[in-house]
Amino acid sequence: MKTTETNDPRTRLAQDLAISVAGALREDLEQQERVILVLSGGSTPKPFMQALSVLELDWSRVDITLADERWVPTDHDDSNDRFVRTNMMINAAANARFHPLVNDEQTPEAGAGEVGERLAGLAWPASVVVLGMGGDGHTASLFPDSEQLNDGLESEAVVIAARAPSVGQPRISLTRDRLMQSRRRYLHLNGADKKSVLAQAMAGSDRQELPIRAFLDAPLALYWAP
Ligand SMILES: O=C(O)[C@H](O)[C@@H](O)[C@H](O)[C@H](O)COP(=O)(O)O
Repeated sequence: MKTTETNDPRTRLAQDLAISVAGALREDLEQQERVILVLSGGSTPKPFMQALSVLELDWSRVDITLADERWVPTDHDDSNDRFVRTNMMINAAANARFHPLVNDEQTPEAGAGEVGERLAGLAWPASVVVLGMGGDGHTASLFPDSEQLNDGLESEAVVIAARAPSVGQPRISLTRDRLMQSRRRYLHLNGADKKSVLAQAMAGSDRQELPIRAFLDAPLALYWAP
């Protein structure tokens, strides 16, 4: 793929990450009928998703899902479902299958059972999981101030419902156990603030304090730009 020439380090990083992820998907598609790509929401992934969406591979055999979701309607501005459909399920990647983390239940607690059963039927382990990180060291919807954090870190369920005072909406998140059922994990983040939070995470071990630590005891490809 000829990446569009750019001097912006974050755009170049996003393009590099897209090339790496596409290579991983192509590699696994040579070995198995279907592959799973797990993406995070937020704002960082947008240029990465758009760069990945134009790359050529057999997208019809790729199952795309989310590391977490806000339990809002899929046309809501904060919906990761909407974010992925707008930025990822386009161009060549429009042929992939997207598996939402929401359903018609009113709460994630009511909906998590169906979501978990539906996702469990995909071809785990995932080929690729792309994680982000918040300034509080959260990843997916595993938040330091969430009463469900321990469940998210310890449970063998596919997903958990999660709520936290620091976030506006109820969430649903893949558990650490499920996110670790992946051949390759990437952490994609930008900026000096997140770099220092990650450095703090690497210097300690308390996962309750900085949940990203739960992903630092196994290979994790770090994609960071200033
Ligand atoms: O739904 C979400 O918000 C994400 O899955 C979340 O875990 C995200 O990766 C971090 O909050 C970083 O978000 P930014 O990329 O917007 O900083």
